[in-house]
Amino acid sequence: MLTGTPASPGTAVGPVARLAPAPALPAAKPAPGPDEHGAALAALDEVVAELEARAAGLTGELRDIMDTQVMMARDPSVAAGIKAAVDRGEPAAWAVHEAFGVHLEALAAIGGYLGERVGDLADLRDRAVAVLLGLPKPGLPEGEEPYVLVAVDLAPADTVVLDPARVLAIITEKGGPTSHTAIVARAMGIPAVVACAAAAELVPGVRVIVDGSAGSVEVDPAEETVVAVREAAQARARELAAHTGPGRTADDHPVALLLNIGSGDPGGSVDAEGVGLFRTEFLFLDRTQAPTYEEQRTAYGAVFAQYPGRPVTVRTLDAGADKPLPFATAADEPNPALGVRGYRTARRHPDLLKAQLDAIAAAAAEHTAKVRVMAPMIATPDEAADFAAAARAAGLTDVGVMIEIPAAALRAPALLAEVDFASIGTNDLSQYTFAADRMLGDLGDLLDPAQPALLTLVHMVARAGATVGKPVGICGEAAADPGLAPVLAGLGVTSLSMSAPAVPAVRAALRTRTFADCTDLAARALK
Ligand SMILES: C=C(OP(=O)(O)O)C(=O)O
Ligand SMILES: [Mg+2]
Repeated sequence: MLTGTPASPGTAVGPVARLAPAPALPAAKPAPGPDEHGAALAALDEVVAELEARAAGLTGELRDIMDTQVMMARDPSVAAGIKAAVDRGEPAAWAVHEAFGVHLEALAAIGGYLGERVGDLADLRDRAVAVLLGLPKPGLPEGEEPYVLVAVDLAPADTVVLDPARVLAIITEKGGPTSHTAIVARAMGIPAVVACAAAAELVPGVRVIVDGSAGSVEVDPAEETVVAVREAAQARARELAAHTGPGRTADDHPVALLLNIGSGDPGGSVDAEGVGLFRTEFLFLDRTQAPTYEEQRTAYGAVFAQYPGRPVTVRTLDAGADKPLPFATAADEPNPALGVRGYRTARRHPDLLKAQLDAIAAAAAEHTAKVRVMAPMIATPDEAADFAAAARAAGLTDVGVMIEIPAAALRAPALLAEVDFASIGTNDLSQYTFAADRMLGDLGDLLDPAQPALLTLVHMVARAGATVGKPVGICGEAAADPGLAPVLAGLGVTSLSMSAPAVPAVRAALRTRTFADCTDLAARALK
C-alpha cells in the first residue's frame, strides 16, 4: 500500500502505464546523412500534425494551450536554427536539440509566464528528437487499453488531452492538492493521488487500486479485493444517482450547489443551481493584449445564455501570481503571490476593470441569468467599497467580494457592509493563512482545508453574513470535498461551488445529515 495526498475522489482499478520519458541523444554522434535538413523538418511536421490533430477536438483554454504549442513549433527562428546547425555538420536530431535549446534558455531567462512555457517547448523538442531517433514519443501512453497513469508530474499539454475513457486514475510523484494536475483531474472526474513519492517504483503493467479520496494506492491486489472495490464503486454510483435537485440537508436546510466554470463550461444541463465561480482569466491568457469589450461581451453572453433564470457569479480578472499576463503583470516582482495581483491589478490598470465590468453588464442586460459579479483578492473594506462603486456604476446590482486573504476574513462584517455577498476562495485563503505555497505538494498537510485555523476563518465570515442576512459561499476546492461539505454547511455557509463532477457526492453528503448533525460536526472540527 502506497500513500500520497488525496487529489480527486473516487476509486479505480487498472494496470499502470507510465508517461514515456524524454529521449536522450546517444553518446556516439553518427556521421550526417545526405539530407539531414529535410529529415529534421519532416520530423517537426509530424509533431505539428499530431498536435494539430489533438487540438482539433478541443475548445477554449485547452485549445489555446495546444495552439500556442503549435505556433512555437512553427516559429521561423527554430527552422533557421536547425538549418544553421545542419550546415555546420550536425545530424538532424542534434540540430533539432540545439535549435530548441537556444530558445529554451531564452524563455527560462525571461521567467514569469513565458518561463513557464519552457516545459511546452521542451516537449516539442523531445517529440521531434524521438521521431528522428525512432524512439517512442514522450507523453501519454498510446494504444486503446484503459490505464492508471503514473508520472512524476503532468505537463499542461498532457493534462489537456487526458481522455477520461482511457485514464482510469492518475498518480503523480509530485504536485499538491491544488496543483494543475489535481484541478484538471477533479474537473474531469478522474480519481487522483498526488505527492506519492513511492509511485516512482511502480512498474508498467502492474495492477493497482487507486483510492483518490483516501490518497492510497494498493499494488497488485488480490482478485477478491478488486471485485469488492468494483462492487463498492457501483453501489456508490447508484447511491449518488438517487439524489437530485437543489442542495439541502436531510431536514431541508438549503445549501446551494453551484458550479465553478472557466473556458470549458459544462453547460446548463448539469443538475446544479447556477454558477458560483466563473473564472474569466481564460479570455486573457496567452495573448499580448487584453480582449476587447466586444469580445468579452460575446463570451460572457454565451455563458449567461446557458443559465436562464439562474445565478451566474462572474469573477473579474484574477491576474498575477499563478496567472501572469504580459499586459497586466510586472514580470520582475520578487514575490508574485504577494504582489500586484487579483483586484490590485486595477490600481495600475483601471481601464481593464472598467472594460470588463461594462462588458459583463452589457451581456447581463441581454439575458435572464441572474448575473452577480465579484472581485478576487480583496484585502480591506475600502477595496470592497471601491469595487462595489465601480460595479454599480457599470449597472451591476448584485456585487460581492472573494475572501481569500486573512485580513478580509478578520474584517468580514466591515467588508460585507459594502457588498451584497461574499465567496470564500479557500485555495488562496489556505495559502495566505498558512504561508504555504498552494502548489507545493510537500506542504499538503498545511493546505488541508480541514485545518482548524482555516475553518475558524470560514466560520467568522459565515457568521458575519448570517448577522446581516447576506449570502456567504465557498468556491475554493474545499467546497468539492464531500467529507467536508456537512462541516462547511454547519459553519454557516449558504452555498458550495465546485466543478461539475463533484456535485453528486457533495449533494449526497448533505442529504444524509440533518442541519443539527452539520453544526455538531462543525463545532467538533473547530476544536
Ligand atoms: C477559488 C479560488 O480562486 P483561484 O483558485 O482561481 O485562485 C481560490 O483561491 O480558492
Ligand atoms: Mg484565488
